[in-house]
Amino acid sequence: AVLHRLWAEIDKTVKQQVTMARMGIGECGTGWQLFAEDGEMKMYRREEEIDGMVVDPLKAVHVVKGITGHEVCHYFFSPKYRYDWETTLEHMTVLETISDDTLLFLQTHKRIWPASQREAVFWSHMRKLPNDQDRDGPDMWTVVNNSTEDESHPANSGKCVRIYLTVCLLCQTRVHPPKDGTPITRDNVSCKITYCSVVNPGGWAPASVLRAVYKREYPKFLKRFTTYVTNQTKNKPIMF
Ligand SMILES: CCCc1ccc(-c2ccc(S(=O)(=O)CCO)cc2)cc1[C@H]1C[C@H]1c1ccccn1
Repeated sequence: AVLHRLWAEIDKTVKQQVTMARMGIGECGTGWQLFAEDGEMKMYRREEEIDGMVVDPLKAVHVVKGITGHEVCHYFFSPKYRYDWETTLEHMTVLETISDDTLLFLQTHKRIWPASQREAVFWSHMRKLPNDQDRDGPDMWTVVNNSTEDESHPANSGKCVRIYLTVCLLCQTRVHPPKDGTPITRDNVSCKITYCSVVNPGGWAPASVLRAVYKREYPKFLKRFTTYVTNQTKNKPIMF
Protein backbone atom coordinates (compact mmCIF):
# COMPACT_ATOMS: atom_id res chain seq x y z
CA ALA A 1 0.00 0.00 0.00
CA VAL A 2 1.21 3.49 -0.76
CA LEU A 3 2.14 5.10 2.57
CA HIS A 4 0.27 8.30 3.41
CA ARG A 5 2.33 11.54 3.64
CA LEU A 6 1.79 11.55 7.44
CA TRP A 7 2.53 7.86 8.03
CA ALA A 8 6.15 8.26 9.24
CA GLU A 9 5.15 11.04 11.68
CA ILE A 10 2.14 9.03 12.91
CA ASP A 11 4.14 5.86 13.52
CA LYS A 12 6.94 7.74 15.35
CA THR A 13 4.52 9.80 17.48
CA VAL A 14 2.41 6.76 18.43
CA LYS A 15 5.49 4.85 19.58
CA GLN A 16 6.77 7.84 21.59
CA GLN A 17 3.39 8.52 23.21
CA VAL A 18 2.75 4.87 24.13
CA THR A 19 6.22 4.58 25.69
CA MET A 20 5.50 7.64 27.85
CA ALA A 21 1.96 6.53 28.73
CA ARG A 22 3.27 3.16 29.97
CA MET A 23 5.69 4.84 32.38
CA GLY A 24 4.37 5.15 35.93
CA ILE A 25 3.92 8.60 37.40
CA GLY A 26 7.11 8.06 39.45
CA GLU A 27 9.16 7.38 36.28
CA CYS A 28 7.65 10.34 34.40
CA GLY A 29 9.95 12.87 36.01
CA THR A 30 9.18 15.04 39.00
CA GLY A 31 6.58 17.71 39.61
CA TRP A 32 3.42 15.66 39.08
CA GLN A 33 0.66 16.69 41.45
CA LEU A 34 -2.47 14.61 42.04
CA PHE A 35 -5.31 17.11 41.43
CA ALA A 36 -8.38 14.91 41.17
CA GLU A 37 -9.37 11.52 42.51
CA ASP A 38 -12.68 9.66 42.15
CA GLY A 39 -12.77 5.97 43.06
CA GLU A 40 -10.30 4.24 40.74
CA MET A 41 -9.61 7.44 38.75
CA LYS A 42 -6.49 9.44 39.63
CA MET A 43 -5.58 12.61 37.70
CA TYR A 44 -2.16 14.24 37.78
CA ARG A 45 -0.84 17.41 36.20
CA ARG A 46 2.45 19.28 36.00
CA GLU A 47 2.39 23.07 35.97
CA GLU A 48 4.27 24.19 32.83
CA GLU A 49 4.14 27.44 30.85
CA ILE A 50 5.55 28.29 27.42
CA ASP A 51 5.78 32.03 26.61
CA GLY A 52 3.46 32.67 29.54
CA MET A 53 0.88 30.21 28.22
CA VAL A 54 -0.33 27.33 30.38
CA VAL A 55 0.59 23.97 28.73
CA ASP A 56 0.20 21.76 31.82
CA PRO A 57 0.78 18.10 30.86
CA LEU A 58 -1.97 15.87 32.22
CA LYS A 59 -1.89 12.15 33.05
CA ALA A 60 -4.91 10.21 34.26
CA VAL A 61 -5.09 6.57 35.24
CA HIS A 62 -8.39 4.76 35.71
CA VAL A 63 -9.61 1.16 36.02
CA VAL A 64 -13.12 0.41 34.75
CA LYS A 65 -14.87 -2.94 35.24
CA GLY A 66 -16.91 -4.63 32.49
CA ILE A 67 -15.33 -3.07 29.39
CA THR A 68 -12.25 -3.84 27.24
CA GLY A 69 -9.45 -1.74 25.81
CA HIS A 70 -10.69 -2.35 22.28
CA GLU A 71 -14.15 -1.04 23.23
CA VAL A 72 -12.75 2.06 25.00
CA CYS A 73 -10.58 2.94 21.98
CA HIS A 74 -13.39 2.20 19.52
CA TYR A 75 -15.78 4.70 21.17
CA PHE A 76 -13.03 7.29 21.63
CA PHE A 77 -11.81 7.07 18.02
CA SER A 78 -15.06 6.81 16.06
CA PRO A 79 -16.47 10.23 15.05
CA LYS A 80 -20.07 9.00 15.14
CA TYR A 81 -20.14 8.83 18.96
CA ARG A 82 -18.15 11.98 19.78
CA TYR A 83 -21.06 14.39 20.26
CA ASP A 84 -22.52 11.92 22.78
CA TRP A 85 -19.64 12.19 25.26
CA GLU A 86 -17.49 15.26 24.36
CA THR A 87 -19.54 18.02 26.02
CA THR A 88 -17.14 20.86 25.15
CA LEU A 89 -17.41 20.13 21.42
CA GLU A 90 -19.19 22.75 19.32
CA HIS A 91 -18.43 21.32 15.85
CA MET A 92 -16.48 18.34 14.48
CA THR A 93 -15.59 17.50 10.88
CA VAL A 94 -13.60 14.61 9.42
CA LEU A 95 -11.39 16.48 6.92
CA GLU A 96 -9.78 13.31 5.54
CA THR A 97 -10.09 9.55 5.97
CA ILE A 98 -6.40 8.70 5.81
CA SER A 99 -7.11 4.98 6.38
CA ASP A 100 -9.68 2.91 8.30
CA ASP A 101 -7.69 3.48 11.52
CA THR A 102 -6.52 7.05 10.83
CA LEU A 103 -8.67 10.18 10.45
CA LEU A 104 -7.97 13.91 10.15
CA PHE A 105 -10.34 15.99 12.36
CA LEU A 106 -11.28 19.66 12.58
CA GLN A 107 -12.96 20.46 15.93
CA THR A 108 -14.19 23.72 17.40
CA HIS A 109 -14.74 23.78 21.16
CA LYS A 110 -17.26 25.84 23.04
CA ARG A 111 -15.86 29.22 24.02
CA ILE A 112 -14.54 29.57 27.56
CA TRP A 113 -15.13 33.15 28.68
CA PRO A 114 -13.10 35.41 28.69
CA ALA A 115 -10.75 33.48 26.33
CA SER A 116 -11.52 33.41 22.61
CA GLN A 117 -13.00 30.25 21.05
CA ARG A 118 -10.55 27.45 20.22
CA GLU A 119 -10.24 24.99 17.36
CA ALA A 120 -8.01 21.98 16.69
CA VAL A 121 -6.87 20.19 13.53
CA PHE A 122 -5.40 16.80 14.39
CA TRP A 123 -4.82 13.33 13.05
CA SER A 124 -6.24 10.47 15.11
CA HIS A 125 -4.83 6.96 14.88
CA MET A 126 -6.08 3.78 16.55
CA ARG A 127 -3.86 0.75 16.92
CA LYS A 128 -3.68 -2.62 18.67
CA LEU A 129 -0.28 -3.10 20.35
CA PRO A 130 1.43 -6.42 20.99
CA ASN A 131 1.73 -6.98 24.74
CA ASP A 132 5.51 -7.33 24.54
CA GLN A 133 5.90 -7.68 28.32
CA ASP A 134 3.47 -10.53 28.87
CA ARG A 135 3.13 -12.54 25.65
CA ASP A 136 -0.04 -14.42 26.56
CA GLY A 137 -1.49 -11.34 28.30
CA PRO A 138 -4.30 -9.48 26.53
CA ASP A 139 -3.33 -6.94 23.90
CA MET A 140 -3.21 -3.25 24.48
CA TRP A 141 -5.11 -0.73 22.38
CA THR A 142 -4.32 2.94 21.88
CA VAL A 143 -5.67 6.06 20.21
CA VAL A 144 -3.25 8.94 19.64
CA ASN A 145 -4.48 12.41 18.60
CA ASN A 146 -1.84 14.88 17.41
CA SER A 147 -2.24 18.36 15.94
CA THR A 148 -1.09 18.84 12.37
CA GLU A 149 -1.31 21.53 9.67
CA ASP A 150 -3.86 21.30 6.89
CA GLU A 151 -3.51 23.56 3.83
CA SER A 152 -7.26 23.91 3.43
CA HIS A 153 -7.56 25.08 7.08
CA PRO A 154 -4.67 27.45 7.89
CA ALA A 155 -4.27 28.23 11.61
CA ASN A 156 -5.89 31.38 13.01
CA SER A 157 -7.48 32.35 9.69
CA GLY A 158 -10.99 32.59 11.18
CA LYS A 159 -12.43 33.70 14.51
CA CYS A 160 -11.01 30.70 16.42
CA VAL A 161 -7.58 30.43 18.02
CA ARG A 162 -5.83 27.21 16.91
CA ILE A 163 -4.75 24.97 19.82
CA TYR A 164 -1.99 22.36 19.56
CA LEU A 165 -2.65 19.07 21.31
CA THR A 166 -1.07 15.66 21.75
CA VAL A 167 -3.34 13.10 23.39
CA CYS A 168 -2.70 9.42 24.08
CA LEU A 169 -5.37 7.03 25.32
CA LEU A 170 -3.71 3.72 26.25
CA CYS A 171 -5.89 0.78 27.30
CA GLN A 172 -4.95 -2.60 28.77
CA THR A 173 -7.64 -5.24 29.12
CA ARG A 174 -7.56 -7.51 32.18
CA VAL A 175 -9.38 -10.85 32.14
CA HIS A 176 -10.12 -12.76 35.38
CA PRO A 177 -11.39 -16.13 34.04
CA PRO A 178 -14.18 -17.69 36.17
CA LYS A 179 -12.92 -20.60 38.32
CA ASP A 180 -15.60 -23.04 37.12
CA GLY A 181 -14.55 -22.76 33.45
CA THR A 182 -17.83 -21.08 32.44
CA PRO A 183 -17.64 -18.62 29.50
CA ILE A 184 -16.12 -15.20 30.18
CA THR A 185 -18.71 -12.48 30.88
CA ARG A 186 -18.33 -8.74 31.46
CA ASP A 187 -17.97 -9.52 35.17
CA ASN A 188 -14.62 -11.12 34.30
CA VAL A 189 -13.09 -8.20 32.38
CA SER A 190 -11.78 -4.77 33.30
CA CYS A 191 -9.74 -2.13 31.54
CA LYS A 192 -6.81 -0.10 32.81
CA ILE A 193 -6.97 3.28 31.08
CA THR A 194 -4.11 5.79 30.87
CA TYR A 195 -5.01 9.16 29.35
CA CYS A 196 -2.18 11.62 28.67
CA SER A 197 -2.62 15.05 27.13
CA VAL A 198 -0.58 18.17 26.49
CA VAL A 199 -2.50 21.13 25.10
CA ASN A 200 -0.97 24.41 23.98
CA PRO A 201 -3.86 26.90 24.00
CA GLY A 202 -2.31 28.60 20.95
CA GLY A 203 -2.78 32.12 22.11
CA TRP A 204 -2.99 34.03 25.37
CA ALA A 205 -5.62 32.84 27.85
CA PRO A 206 -5.53 33.71 31.55
CA ALA A 207 -3.59 30.97 33.40
CA SER A 208 -6.07 31.02 36.28
CA VAL A 209 -9.01 30.54 33.88
CA LEU A 210 -7.32 27.71 31.95
CA ARG A 211 -6.25 25.86 35.08
CA ALA A 212 -9.77 26.18 36.50
CA VAL A 213 -11.21 24.83 33.22
CA TYR A 214 -8.87 21.86 33.14
CA LYS A 215 -9.47 21.10 36.83
CA ARG A 216 -13.22 21.06 36.17
CA GLU A 217 -13.35 19.60 32.66
CA TYR A 218 -10.85 16.76 32.62
CA PRO A 219 -12.29 14.71 35.53
CA LYS A 220 -15.79 15.32 34.11
CA PHE A 221 -14.66 14.27 30.62
CA LEU A 222 -13.03 10.99 31.67
CA LYS A 223 -15.92 9.98 33.96
CA ARG A 224 -18.52 10.89 31.35
CA PHE A 225 -16.64 9.07 28.57
CA THR A 226 -16.06 5.83 30.54
CA THR A 227 -19.69 5.82 31.76
CA TYR A 228 -20.76 6.27 28.13
CA VAL A 229 -18.71 3.22 27.02
CA THR A 230 -20.12 1.13 29.89
CA ASN A 231 -23.68 2.02 28.90
CA GLN A 232 -23.06 1.48 25.17
CA THR A 233 -21.52 -1.96 25.66
CA LYS A 234 -23.44 -3.52 28.56
CA ASN A 235 -25.91 -5.51 26.42
CA LYS A 236 -23.49 -6.18 23.54
CA PRO A 237 -21.05 -9.08 23.00
CA ILE A 238 -17.58 -8.32 24.43
CA MET A 239 -15.23 -6.76 21.81
CA PHE A 240 -11.74 -8.09 22.73
C1 LIG B 1 -8.23 26.79 25.78
C2 LIG B 1 -8.21 25.37 25.32
C3 LIG B 1 -9.25 24.56 26.05
C4 LIG B 1 -9.31 23.13 25.51
C5 LIG B 1 -8.21 22.51 24.98
C6 LIG B 1 -8.25 21.20 24.49
C7 LIG B 1 -9.42 20.50 24.58
C8 LIG B 1 -9.46 19.09 24.15
C9 LIG B 1 -9.39 18.74 22.82
C10 LIG B 1 -9.38 17.39 22.45
C11 LIG B 1 -9.44 16.41 23.42
S1 LIG B 1 -9.38 14.71 22.97
O1 LIG B 1 -8.98 13.98 24.14
O2 LIG B 1 -8.58 14.58 21.80
C12 LIG B 1 -11.01 14.14 22.59
C13 LIG B 1 -11.49 14.65 21.29
O3 LIG B 1 -12.19 15.85 21.50
C14 LIG B 1 -9.55 16.76 24.76
C15 LIG B 1 -9.56 18.10 25.13
C16 LIG B 1 -10.56 21.12 25.08
C17 LIG B 1 -10.48 22.43 25.56
C18 LIG B 1 -11.59 23.09 26.14
C19 LIG B 1 -12.89 22.79 26.16
C20 LIG B 1 -12.14 22.55 27.44
C21 LIG B 1 -11.81 21.19 27.88
C22 LIG B 1 -10.69 20.96 28.64
C23 LIG B 1 -10.49 19.65 29.04
C24 LIG B 1 -11.34 18.65 28.64
C25 LIG B 1 -12.40 18.95 27.85
N1 LIG B 1 -12.63 20.21 27.46
